[in-house]
Amino acid sequence: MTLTPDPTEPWAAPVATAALEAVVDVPGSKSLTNRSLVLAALASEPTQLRSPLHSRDSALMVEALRVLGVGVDAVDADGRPDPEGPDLLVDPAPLRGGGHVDCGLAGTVMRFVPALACLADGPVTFDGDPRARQRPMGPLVDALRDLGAQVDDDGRGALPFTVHGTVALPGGAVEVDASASSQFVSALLLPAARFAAGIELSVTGPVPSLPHVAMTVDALRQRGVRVDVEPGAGTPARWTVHPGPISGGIVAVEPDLSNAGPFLAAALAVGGRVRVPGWPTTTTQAGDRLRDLLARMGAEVTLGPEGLTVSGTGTIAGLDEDLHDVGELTPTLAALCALAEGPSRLRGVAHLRGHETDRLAALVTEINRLGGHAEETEDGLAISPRPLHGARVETYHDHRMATFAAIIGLRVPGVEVVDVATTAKTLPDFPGMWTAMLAGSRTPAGRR
Ligand SMILES: O=C(O)C1=C[C@@H](OP(=O)(O)O)[C@@H](O)[C@H](O)C1
Ligand SMILES: C=C(OP(=O)(O)O)C(=O)O
Repeated sequence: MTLTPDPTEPWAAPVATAALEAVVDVPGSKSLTNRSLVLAALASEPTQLRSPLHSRDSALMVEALRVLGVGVDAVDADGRPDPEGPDLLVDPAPLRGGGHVDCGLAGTVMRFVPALACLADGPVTFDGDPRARQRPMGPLVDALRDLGAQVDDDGRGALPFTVHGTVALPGGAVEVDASASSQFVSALLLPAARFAAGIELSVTGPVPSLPHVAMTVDALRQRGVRVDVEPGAGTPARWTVHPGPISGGIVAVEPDLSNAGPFLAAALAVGGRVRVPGWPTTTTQAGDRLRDLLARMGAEVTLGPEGLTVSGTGTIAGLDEDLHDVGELTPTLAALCALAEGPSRLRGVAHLRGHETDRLAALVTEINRLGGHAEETEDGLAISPRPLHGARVETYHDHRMATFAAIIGLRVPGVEVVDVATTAKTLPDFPGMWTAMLAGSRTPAGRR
């Protein structure tokens, strides 16, 4: 059993004393879990999610659906009620207004659920953590209004606001500027099969994290929804979702490949080998790009029936890469860059300034606090090699800043992580998983 760290005390990141030889079972994907929950709520029959994520972000989504009147219950693998069961059974119902949704700091909840609430039978209020009120929302709210929804906010185009659900939404052609977050596109596509005319969505600028939009399209198609994607200059120009029913049934959730990142990065930082079982052979998850990115930083990467195995020597090459498509991986890669032999440039990630914290500012501050040399560029980071030293690392309520610090702490004695419990946003027991990885013991990590 792992003891829950005292939230008032920083966590002493463990230093690795030997090459790694670990198998790490990573819990379900946040992005797949929360899309599956939303689509299950709109489906014409129940859905059983197999091995979804159980973490703060998924719990917020489950609670949001319950507020809207949808039944969500923990079940065992056979679908029988079991409060400790690994699966979730979603029983769709006509969406109910009158409630309040707490978005926490979950981008998927604050972007996906308001679009859903347009189909409720009354007003739904939304708010979240203090930082959630600063995360970009405006273009999505404008697009919902263009589609016929009534949204009352305080004029800032941000949380808190009220969506006045009217059971049905006309839908049709609409434009959105999704340069601040791909989640605006996903939010508009997910419920669109239930809009009277579906949606014809165009974007007015570049969209980051396009694999996440592909994931949304894939999730819709898997549930029988017709989606047409018209390519534009380097980015899809238009998505058309046709109106129609959404199917349910059994939906298996892949492990979270972005959350596998810190564990795989550990093999590079320390040397040795880390294997993540259940790595899909085809996937829309952005984390799959780790295979080529870690290889370019010096890892040997093998994908087979046993999962993904990453081996390293402890020597890391710098990285020069545009991460616009996979911005979510930036903090993990930045930790490796800070430990690398040569300089790195991480580009195309200006939108990270609107994530859980301003991640560009946070990474620069914390790398420099550890003795490194990092600078913010217009759209990313420049990191040069320097000998690092221990420090108390701030995490700014950002799960990926905590895992960033843990990677550096593997090699640098005296790294203390403030509020390591913030990792519970997407990983239920990160400190326990990390310790087990270092001990070489395999635990059913993070599963409940
Ligand atoms: O749709 C999703 O599940 C996500 C989309 C991406 O958001 P942005 O496009 O805002 O970066 C990603 O970074 C986030 O972690 C999850
Ligand atoms: C940006 C992230 O989360 P969110 O879904 O809250 O946007 C993330 O997990 O890196």
